[in-house]
Amino acid sequence: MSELENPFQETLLSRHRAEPCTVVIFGATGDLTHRKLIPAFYNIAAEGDLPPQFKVVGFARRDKTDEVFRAELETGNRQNSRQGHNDELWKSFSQSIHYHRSEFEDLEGYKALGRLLDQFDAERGAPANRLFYLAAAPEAFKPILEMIRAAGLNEGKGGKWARVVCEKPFGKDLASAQSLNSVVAATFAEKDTYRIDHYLGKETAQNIMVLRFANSIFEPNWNSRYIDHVQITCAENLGMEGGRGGYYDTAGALRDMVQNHLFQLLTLVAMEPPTDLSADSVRDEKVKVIRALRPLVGPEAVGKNVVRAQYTAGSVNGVARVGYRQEDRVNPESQTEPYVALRLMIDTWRWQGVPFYIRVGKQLPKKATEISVHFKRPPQVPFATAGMLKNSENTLVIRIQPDEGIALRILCKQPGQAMRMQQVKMDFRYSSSFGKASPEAYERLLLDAVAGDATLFARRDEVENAWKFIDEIEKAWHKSDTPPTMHEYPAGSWGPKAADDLLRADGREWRLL
Ligand SMILES: NC(=O)C1=CN([C@@H]2O[C@H](COP(=O)(O)OP(=O)(O)OC[C@H]3O[C@@H](n4cnc5c(N)ncnc54)[C@H](OP(=O)(O)O)[C@@H]3O)[C@@H](O)[C@H]2O)C=CC1
Ligand SMILES: O=C1O[C@H](COP(=O)(O)O)[C@@H](O)[C@H](O)[C@H]1O
Repeated sequence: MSELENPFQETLLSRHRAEPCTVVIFGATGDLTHRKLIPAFYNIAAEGDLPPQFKVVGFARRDKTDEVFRAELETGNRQNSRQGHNDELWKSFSQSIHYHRSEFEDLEGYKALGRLLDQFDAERGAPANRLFYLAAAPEAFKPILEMIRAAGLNEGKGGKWARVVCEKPFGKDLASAQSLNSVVAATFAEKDTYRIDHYLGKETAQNIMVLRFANSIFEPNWNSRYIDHVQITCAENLGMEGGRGGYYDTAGALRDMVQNHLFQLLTLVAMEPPTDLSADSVRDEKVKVIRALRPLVGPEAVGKNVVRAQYTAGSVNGVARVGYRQEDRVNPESQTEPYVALRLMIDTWRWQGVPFYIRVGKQLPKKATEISVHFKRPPQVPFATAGMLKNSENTLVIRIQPDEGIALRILCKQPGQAMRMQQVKMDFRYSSSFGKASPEAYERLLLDAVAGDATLFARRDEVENAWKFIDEIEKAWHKSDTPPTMHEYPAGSWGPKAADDLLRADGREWRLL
């Protein structure tokens, strides 16, 4: 029986989900908890998939009662729940939510948390599994983990597990990621550590492996013999709203998006088939791709293959926007890039000579993430006359978001006497094919963490190898005497001219979105 027909994995996950569980969210009065985590749990409850005797404990420093905390979360849920808000469901679901006030660095607060968790276990009549979710600023991860360990909360009780979920960013360079990994490893085993990357929870990202390995028509063509190049675009039409400028200006597009989300998409497109669907088989193949990225070392190589840019004042869809350096909480002399485009080469047999172009930017004309695989042109015979095969490349477009789906662009003969050709599109849309909205990424990821399936979470070596690659670029930008240019683009445009030139130099151009 093939893996795809094998019900074993689903049964295993269901069994794990079926055990009682308490989730402790550190930083529970924050934006992430209100906009993403609680609405995700609420929607899991709406689907009937919450573990039995489920509890959430929100941990933060401001004083408040369970009732006040629940009322605040209710407001967040009304605004952010994917399936809307049902008063009856909320009433029963919210009874599982509790608040625990403590400073992150106060050991007594963790001991009191331990007593609260024990009390819940006593009420249930048996110990439950425990999931610790670090939804706090990254500098808080270390003290939180150390306190969890000092209070002995990292050990499961009565044969039950204790796990940790770490939010992004996971470090800001290789050294900080390694240091954080050491702290995590001193508290939780790697198998109990879940580094979240919400792009992996997106349905369309999960579908890449199915598209490639469960359909016999794509994989034989998925290599340098047939593929000319691959593009990955992640466009955002927002800037530094919601006070994000402070964090973002310490990161930039390369650290904020490329090191994690876009590299994850890249690995799914470029990896070899795993031998099975276990977390480690899949992640073994993904990390090989990151390790095979041809390093970009020094200002010359970086200047030739990477374009960084900042937006200047402009308008997005008719709304005026300030320039990046004028954004709230951004240094007016900032050297941080809200846009980056890269030409990457993967030194494996499969991908010899195939460039992977990646671009990501803020204040672009629309929000859209897509991967396009551009196939080589066929031989010109018998259509060589009059440039019939101009613009003839077949393109497979995987729309990650919005309007999730996959389109294949092929050439067809236009109806009529003359032999004229035109590109047409075969298009599959999630919305029409499946008739229901996909779960939010966080729903899937939270359930997987509870079920013990780490496939959609980044492993230690993936994170560290990705930082190793990124660090060289950051070094060329910020630590060299001849740093590559910081380009500019008006807000609302598709990025700097230099990014177009990057492809033009190879005789290619960015796909229009
Ligand atoms: N928001 C988002 O959309 C996204 C966030 N993330 C990541 O999620 C994490 C959380 O982000 P976000 O929710 O936006 O952060 P916020 O700044 O909104 O929330 C911070 C939380 O930490 C608590 N806190 C801060 N200091 C202490 C302390 N010393 N002791 C106890 N509690 C403390 C605050 O509690 P109190 O209110 O009591 O002060 C609050 O609950 C970050 O790692 C971020 O990078 C990742 C992707 C998206
Ligand atoms: O992690 C992050 O992701 C968002 C984009 O996520 P999406 O699911 O809306 O595509 C990005 O805006 C943010 O800067 C980054 O930290």
